[in-house]
Amino acid sequence: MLKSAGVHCEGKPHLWVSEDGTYEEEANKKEKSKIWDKTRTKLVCAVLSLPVPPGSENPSGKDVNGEIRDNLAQKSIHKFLLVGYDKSGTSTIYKQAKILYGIPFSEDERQTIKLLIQRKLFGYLGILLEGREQFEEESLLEKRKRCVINKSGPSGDTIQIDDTTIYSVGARVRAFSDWLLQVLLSDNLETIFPAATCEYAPFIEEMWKDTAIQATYNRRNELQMLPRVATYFLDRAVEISRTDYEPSDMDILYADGINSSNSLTCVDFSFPKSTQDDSLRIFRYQLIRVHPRTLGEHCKWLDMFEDTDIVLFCVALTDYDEYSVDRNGVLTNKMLASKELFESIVTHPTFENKNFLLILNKFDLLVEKIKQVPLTHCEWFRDLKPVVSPNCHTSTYPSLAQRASHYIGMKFKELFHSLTDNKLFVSPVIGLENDTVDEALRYAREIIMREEEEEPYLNRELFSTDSEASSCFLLENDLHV
Ligand SMILES: Nc1nc2c(ncn2[C@@H]2O[C@H](COP(=O)(O)OP(=O)(O)OP(=O)(O)O)[C@@H](O)[C@H]2O)c(=O)[nH]1
Ligand SMILES: [Mg+2]
Repeated sequence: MLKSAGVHCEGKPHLWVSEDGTYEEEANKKEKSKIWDKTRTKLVCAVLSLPVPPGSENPSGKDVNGEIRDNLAQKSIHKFLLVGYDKSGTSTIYKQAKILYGIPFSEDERQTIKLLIQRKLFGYLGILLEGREQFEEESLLEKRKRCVINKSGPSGDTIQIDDTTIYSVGARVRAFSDWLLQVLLSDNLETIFPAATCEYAPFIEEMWKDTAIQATYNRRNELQMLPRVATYFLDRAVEISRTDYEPSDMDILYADGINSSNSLTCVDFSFPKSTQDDSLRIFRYQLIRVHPRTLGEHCKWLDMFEDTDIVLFCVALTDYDEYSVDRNGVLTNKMLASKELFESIVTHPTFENKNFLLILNKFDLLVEKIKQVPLTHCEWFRDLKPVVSPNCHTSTYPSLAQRASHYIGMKFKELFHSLTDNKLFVSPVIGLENDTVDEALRYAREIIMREEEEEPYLNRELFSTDSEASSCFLLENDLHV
């Protein structure tokens, strides 16, 4: 072993190696140098990601940054593992990274996403058509009520009720609507694709022009089943439903998913050159996005990601009042489910002492939600104290959403600290906005670099794990906390 570290062992000398890596010959008791000082050791440790004892990074005080940078450059690739609970936004962040760092989507990915978008479009149209039926019924009922009131008036004449409303459609649109709703009801949407696009694209065009459909679309905010992102695609329903439709990068970003099976995806990239980080641009990174289902029960497949440099754990900030059915059929608060997944990954033996960056995603949606639903809706957040500050109305005072995001980050930090004794890094993100994703990924890089160089890179750390701080904290306008 000493030989491989570059120590001269001719004549089979008896060498003693101590904990800190210094070695000496038994016979002359003269301390030689540390094995950690040997270039070969440094190189092997960097390439194989082997742990190096603390304090050995700067034994001589010489140009350590340059040397470590060399070692880092030798290490082929730095790995970011991106994982989060269902719908937390991991695939959006993954796609955003590809767009940001100029990694084109392959023909296969484009084709898969095109079908995904078209299939979703039919789903959104189905929700719209269902809404149309409901609005038509309500409208008719209203009309009849008015007629009854009129009939009971003094004249007593019989009035012919006209059964049409602005939500009524002609026979062709009705037939298409009945067919689509039937397909959706029997969960057969998958089976009719991709043939459906060829056959039904002309119907979509006709239907989209229909005034009843447009009247329904104008009331889309009342359709709870219609996801927000639907508007983005429905606005271009005719173009998207055509067979020759080619999704743009933005369409791909907004599409729900990357591949049909939601399996593991990974991309190699490097950060584009910028004035501040000129020397870092040579490094290669790999972003691996994995869905928790792929990790199996109790995250048993996490072993496969042993060489991860940093885990990016993604949490949807809006999950605190949302529910999903877990694998045992029990309705669970999604924030608690996210917390549970976080605990499983953090405490997994393979990930002991790994760097973790918490990505607090969907900040834009939190801004709206927090005005309607308090964080205390989630039982984990019941200890949140109301904010009392004389400066609450000044423009520098953090918004409700910033404070809420900060509080959630702090809860995760406390949890992480209690489980590992280590510090959790946090970065709020809006997955659909590229600059925040870029910032988060660069932050992840800094954390790895800091780890290697032990430099005070992260002095913008503003979080306090002090629970007092939870009731009233200051945040910079900058989203990084
Ligand atoms: N408004 C808004 N929507 C977002 C944001 N991040 C993700 N979304 C949307 O949230 C939905 C879920 O995001 P995904 O990226 O598919 O989430 P996921 O982690 O891949 O979840 P799975 O689909 O379970 O694999 C998609 O419709 C996204 O467009 C965000 O920051 N803001
Ligand atoms: Mg997804």
